[in-house]
Amino acid sequence: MKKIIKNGIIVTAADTYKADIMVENEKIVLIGQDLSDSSAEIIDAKGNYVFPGGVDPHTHLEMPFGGTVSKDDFETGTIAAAHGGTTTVIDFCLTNKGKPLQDSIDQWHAKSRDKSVIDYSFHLMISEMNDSVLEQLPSVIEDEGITSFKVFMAYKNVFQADDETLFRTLEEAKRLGALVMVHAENGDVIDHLVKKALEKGQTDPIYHALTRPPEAEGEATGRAAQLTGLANSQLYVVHVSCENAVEEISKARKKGYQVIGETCPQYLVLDQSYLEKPNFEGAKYVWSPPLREKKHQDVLWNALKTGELQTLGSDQCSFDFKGQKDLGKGDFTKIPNGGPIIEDRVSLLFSEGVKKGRISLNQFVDITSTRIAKTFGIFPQKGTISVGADADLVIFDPNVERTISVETSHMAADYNPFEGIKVTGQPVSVLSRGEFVIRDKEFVGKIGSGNYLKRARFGELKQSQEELYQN
Ligand SMILES: NC(=O)NCCC(=O)O
Ligand SMILES: [Zn+2]
Ligand SMILES: [Zn+2]
Repeated sequence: MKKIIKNGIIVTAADTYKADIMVENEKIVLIGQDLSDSSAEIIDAKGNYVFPGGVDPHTHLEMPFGGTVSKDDFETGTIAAAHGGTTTVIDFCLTNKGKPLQDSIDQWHAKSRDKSVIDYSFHLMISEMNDSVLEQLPSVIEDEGITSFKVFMAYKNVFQADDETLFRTLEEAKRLGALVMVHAENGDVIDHLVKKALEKGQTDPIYHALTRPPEAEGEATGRAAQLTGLANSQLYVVHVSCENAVEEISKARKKGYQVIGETCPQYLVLDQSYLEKPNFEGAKYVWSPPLREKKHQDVLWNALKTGELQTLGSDQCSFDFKGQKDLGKGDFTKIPNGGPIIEDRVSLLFSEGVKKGRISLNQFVDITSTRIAKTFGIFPQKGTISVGADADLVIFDPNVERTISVETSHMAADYNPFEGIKVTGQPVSVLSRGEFVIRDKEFVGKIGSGNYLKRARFGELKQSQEELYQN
């Protein structure tokens, strides 16, 4: 059924203006003043902003990790995402050395197909580069529309790839039109520091952070950026947590290397001291890279403001405290890394960023939606409010005040890392391709209604690529 969203203030990455939006057959069909149509359902957005649906470029839903599986799957995870104003997620599909890539992709389709309530896509992990992988990559891009490859530079003996694999992946990505993503930490050095800590009996959660220093992230980020320059390729650095990594990204961009940087809410809002919470509660705050000393937060905020960092991912990878995080009692290396964030990503950036004057309203839309859609080949279908785009819309109350709590969150884990943090602003209603998923803060969507998105090659959407590199 046709819908008209009336009286809202439309905010895109470029503009802020008052207009009505008409939606029909999943798409935005008209934007204008005083729209009317007797056959349309009228939705009053007075007093609210209307944003393009958020795009979360970094999720790990139902992902095996550290002997367990992340708690939120494509059903609970995407319902929570929708509550938080996100209407598209791009999840990381893990692969196994020596096994066909298609097997992993099929496994990820099986996990998501009947569960996701919003549209979704996959990145593909590359753990080795050989003739067999080279043969398989063209069909990954052409048939599956997966145009981003992830290489881990950390997690030694688990996910970590060597520099040859990274470099060859960059070369192939250049040839095929894909974007290479890196988890940039020096896994070898970290492994050595971890062994030394354990030998000394340093087993508490705080040692997770102390054995993964900012230098290890800065070094890996710089190495990946230099290799990108050498291959004349394109790089996206996930979950940037510290000044050391920001400096390397800025340096590379100044040289003209195509390097894009993402940060996450936890690095903007939380700090290393959380890992020292008593009764093993520090385990709730174990991420890799780890939370940093507070001084790094200003650097990250400033980098978002200046465009040195371009996007915000959630790195959603949730585990219960009881039964999952506590696998690491007595040995911090056994704490599964990650946390429940998908629901609070957009609100935290609005509240801590826009409301506190650190970034503009339009930058907020760019960082949580538009720039991500452009980077990953789904713009302008996703990431903006324009005629012809998918009607993925968030009606957002900018003034409501609330306190984040596990009691009111929709993620599956038994805690919320932002518990007790006060935020201003919340999505009221959310539409995915013209249908309500969230209406008046209640989930009204349909399980399995999300579509799988095949994405364009990197740079195929030329105009958006040019914009991408303007700081
Ligand atoms: N980041 C994290 O701690 N967990 C998720 C896996 C990853 O992104 O490295
Ligand atoms: Zn990572
Ligand atoms: Zn991640």
